[in-house]
Formats: sequence, C-alpha cells, structure tokens
Amino acid sequence: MPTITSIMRTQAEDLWNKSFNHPFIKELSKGTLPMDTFRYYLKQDHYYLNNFSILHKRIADKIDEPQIKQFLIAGSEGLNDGENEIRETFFKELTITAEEMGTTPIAPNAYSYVSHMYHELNEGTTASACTALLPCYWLYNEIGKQLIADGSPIELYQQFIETYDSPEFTEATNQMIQIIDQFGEQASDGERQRMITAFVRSSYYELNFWEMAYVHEEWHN
Ligand SMILES: Cc1ncc(C[n+]2csc(CCO)c2C)c(N)n1
Repeated sequence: MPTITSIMRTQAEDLWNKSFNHPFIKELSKGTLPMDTFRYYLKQDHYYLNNFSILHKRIADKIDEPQIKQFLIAGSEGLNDGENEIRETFFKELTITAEEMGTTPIAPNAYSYVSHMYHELNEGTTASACTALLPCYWLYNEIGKQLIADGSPIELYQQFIETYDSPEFTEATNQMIQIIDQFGEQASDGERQRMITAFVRSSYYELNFWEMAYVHEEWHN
C-alpha cells in the first residue's frame, strides 16, 4: 500500500508545481524579486512563524509518544532548523522594527492559512492537525533543493534558499514525513481522508502565500 504522504503529495501535485513556478520563486532565484516584496513576505511570515510555533506546542501537548512529542517541542522552540536566527538577521538588515510589525496587519491569506491550522487543531484530530504542518516543511525543503543549484545573486535571497536546503532542515522534513506516515497507518479511512484534505488545503495556502506577497495583498472594503 502506498504511504499516506505519497498519496498527499500526488493529490497536491498541481498546487506544488504552481508554487515551484510562481514568479516570487522564479524572481527570488534570478535576483529580480523587488526587495520590498521580500520585505512584505518576511513581515507576514513573522505572523505565520509565531503561530506555527504555538501550534507545535499545542499539538505536542496532545501526544504521548515521546519521540513525536519531542520533535514537536523542538519545532515550537525553533530548534529544527536555522530559520529563527536567519530571520533575525533579515529583520535587522531590512530594518523591520517591532514598531513596524506592530502597525502591520496580518494579510488575508496569512490569516486564512493560520486559521486553517487552528481549525484542524480544534475540530480535527491530532493527526490532521499535525498533517496541516507538513507542507510547510516539505514544500520549502523541495524548493530549497531545487533552487540551491543556481542559488541567487542577491545575498539575502541566497541565505533564504540555503536555510531550506540544509542537512538539518532536510532531516527535520524527513522526520515529519515519517511522523505523518505513522499517524496514517493508525488512522481509520475517515481520518485518513481528513489528513489528506488538511494537507491539500495547506498546500493551497502555501501557493497563495507567494501570491499574497507578490501582489502585496491587503484587506479591502
Ligand atoms: C508560509 C511559510 N511556510 C513554510 C515556511 C517554512 N517553515 C516555517 S516553520 C518551519 C519548520 C520549523 O522551523 C518551516 C520549514 C515558512 N517560513 N513560511
């Protein structure tokens, strides 16, 4: 029987290809992405990362299995990769201050993505809540691996790419895939379906995260 993660990956294939080919990613690699757009992305991603950390902790609280619990706690503390440190450097270099963050509202797609993850936590199962986190690791790891060959002529973009191609991050991604496969083996058919849907929805919001940043999405009346 195919693993549940391979089924998820197949079902999200079109969305993932659209992410790989999104102008945000293409221009990041070419070095032509406007810095203002990257800045917008970083500010919105700050909200996402804060919530991502909270979600790891809340899901860990529901899990008894020591290895999975430990992995999620490490994730909530930003220990699974170099992401937190690099973001601090980016914020300093682009002079994104706490004050600026305080006056930047979370944009519609970032809000919807985060809401989807809390919805799975509150209304789904532990497995579906955990699955909603998987595209975040896996898609970024695949993007990192694809972009690393050419890199980017812009130092900041190059550092961004390297974060997601690192051996530590690849290891964390593989662990997360294994965790979801383990949940999938224990789940009923209905639960498996809920997990697959959670994965595809997160993949949808990942794609739209690039688009949101590319068009500088705002709430409009
Ligand atoms: C919208 C969005 N999706 C995924 C990531 C990547 N990411 C965020 S947290 C985490 C795991 C532990 O640090 C990873 C890989 C991102 N930055 N922003």
